[in-house]
Amino acid sequence: MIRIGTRESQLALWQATQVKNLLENFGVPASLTPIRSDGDVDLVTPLYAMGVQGVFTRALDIALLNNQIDIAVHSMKDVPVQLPEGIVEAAVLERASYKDILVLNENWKASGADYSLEDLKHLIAGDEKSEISSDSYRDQKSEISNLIIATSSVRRKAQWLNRFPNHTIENIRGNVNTRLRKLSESNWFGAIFAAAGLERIGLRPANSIDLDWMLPAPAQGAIMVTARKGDGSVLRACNRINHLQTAFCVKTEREFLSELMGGCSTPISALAAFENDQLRFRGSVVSPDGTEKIEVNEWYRLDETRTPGTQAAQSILEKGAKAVLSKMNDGR
Ligand SMILES: NCc1[nH]cc(CCC(=O)O)c1CC(=O)O
Repeated sequence: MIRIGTRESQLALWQATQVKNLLENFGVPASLTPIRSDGDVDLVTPLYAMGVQGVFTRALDIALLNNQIDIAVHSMKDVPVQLPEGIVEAAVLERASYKDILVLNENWKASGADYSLEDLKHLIAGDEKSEISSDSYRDQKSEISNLIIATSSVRRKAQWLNRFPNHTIENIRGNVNTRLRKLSESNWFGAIFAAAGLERIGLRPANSIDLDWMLPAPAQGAIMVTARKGDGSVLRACNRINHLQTAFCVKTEREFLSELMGGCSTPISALAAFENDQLRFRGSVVSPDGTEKIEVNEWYRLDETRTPGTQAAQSILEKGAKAVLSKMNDGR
């Protein structure tokens, strides 16, 4: 019997149940052990201000090392690249949507709006159907060009402000259920979520927009299973539910992140995906205020390199990311 450690949120329990079902499909019985994390207790402090990496993962790491559980299930983007001594990656499940989405506030009312809500939605989605030109929108002084958007992710904030410099970003914390409630009680236009987090538990509102122009956090939309190093039978069981392509893509994204030495407080985005027989890698480094953005978009042949994340990091540094990153580090 494999004891699965999980956080207590609805999303975490869904993800852990997914792992349980997959293991049981291979004839491996498993049970769930919910464990509370620091990141779930303090719902006010933005994550980047908690000062430590792994606020969501530490409690499960401790339970694993204390032999209270045999594996832990995490949203992979919350897991620090460097795993604690004695803990190893046991499996990565097939990736769901990697996208960020804007959930609109049903109660938001424009006063003196110059544009229809439909046009505004097209503008935010970045699709061609928008009647609004980005330049004229930026020059507007109306409420509608000064929308309030909620997120406490520095990556999302930086990319949003890069595209919509007139907007205001508000902090929002809590698990997805809490954040949806805070949104409906606010005067914000919308709040940014990971599509995967809402879709998995059936909570994605119809009133939401895919942000195809926004690059995700490394490993967004992927579920990671960790186990104790050397725990052979557990590692063998987990290996059966590992999705090789996803595991390689998220490894590449995390390699890019660690080459750039980004912690949770740096606006570094990455997305690797197999396209035909090559690996396409997109990545960005954006200054926290959104004024500077450096991007890469490259294709790698895996018979030529096994470390595309490292190569992409080198090329983004050469393109000017070095200056943006060092400015950020000076500011802290
Ligand atoms: N940082 C919180 C977090 N960690 C994982 C997810 C969603 C699932 C995923 O991205 O894999 C979320 C919620 C969000 O970012 O909106």
